[in-house]
Amino acid sequence: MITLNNVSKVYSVKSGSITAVDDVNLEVQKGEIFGIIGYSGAGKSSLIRLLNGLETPTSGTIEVAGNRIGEIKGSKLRKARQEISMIFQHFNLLWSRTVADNIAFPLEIAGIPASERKERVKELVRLVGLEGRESAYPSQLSGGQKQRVGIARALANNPKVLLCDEATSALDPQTTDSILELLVDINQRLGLTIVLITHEMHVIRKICHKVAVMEDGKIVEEGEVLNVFRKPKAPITKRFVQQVTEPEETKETIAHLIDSYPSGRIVQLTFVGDSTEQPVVTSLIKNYDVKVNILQGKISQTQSGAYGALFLYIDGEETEMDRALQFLSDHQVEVEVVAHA
Ligand SMILES: Nc1ncnc2c1ncn2[C@@H]1O[C@H](COP(=O)(O)OP(=O)(O)OP(=O)(O)O)[C@@H](O)[C@H]1O
Repeated sequence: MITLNNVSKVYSVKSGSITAVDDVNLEVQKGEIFGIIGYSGAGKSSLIRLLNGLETPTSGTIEVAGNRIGEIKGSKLRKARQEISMIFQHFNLLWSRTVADNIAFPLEIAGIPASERKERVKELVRLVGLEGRESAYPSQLSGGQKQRVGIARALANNPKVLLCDEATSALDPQTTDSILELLVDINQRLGLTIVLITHEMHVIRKICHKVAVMEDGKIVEEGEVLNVFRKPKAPITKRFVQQVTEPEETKETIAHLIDSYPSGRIVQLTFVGDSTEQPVVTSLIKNYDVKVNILQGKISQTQSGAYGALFLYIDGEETEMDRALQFLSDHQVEVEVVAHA
């Protein structure tokens, strides 16, 4: 659905030039929820603006829903933009128009007759759960409701791709979750391809199938969300993954517990997908001559299954501990010894 080949975007500024997007290659499949995560200044906004033709690439090619973005102009670009819709952090609603008229706006531009527009607006209002609020003005709505209007408006002309620019960053955690659930619902119901940019790993964990991590204009890591969670490679990815699994200090604090034991090891186990459902710790205790003490554990859900981290204290003969840890690795559990007495 989306293909980027060697795409760069260089801005000319007084002091020289800034490479905001640096030789990016990317492939997004139809029906996928694809997240791009990075800190401020990584180049996410520039990248997303390239996808809907608001910026043209300095080099490279971009294809979205069969359109060669960056090469088409005028009416062709306007037509392509109907297939590539966008929602924004600050909603970008028309404040003097009601909910219904905001949603109808792109239909008016597309020249849809009034009676058809009315029907379509009704459908969209239902889809995003805004029944009863059709005549309200944006200033009378909560943040979550405003974003629902933004989503309905973005879906009005049946786009093939929905781009989300930090769509939940201005919302509180509970409202964020309800908007993310709405995006998943739309993705499943309409088969819509969604590309979102964010600086919050929570958003990636909650709804994305795939993730790309951006730093200094480059994609430094990419893959299925669960795989990236299981084995983050780049240091920046590790920091993002820690945002949702354990605070950075947890490992250190737990490692210190080893001081209270005369022997043994503290290990961190990382479970992904099916391995979270297997009783591996029970098997470990039953089949190996080791003592096990559970120190801390946490399981989070992602779109493609569960992800969990468990800290254990384990003690016994060195060779028996090695065998026990090998057993865990053989059952698709990542094992890291964080402290050794
Ligand atoms: N129109 C522009 N002209 C000049 N420089 C720009 C322009 N747009 C972005 N930049 C620069 O390009 C780099 C990447 O910015 P971009 O906004 O794409 O990053 P971002 O990851 O979206 O960050 P943020 O979340 O803060 O917007 C930054 O150094 C920024 O200052």
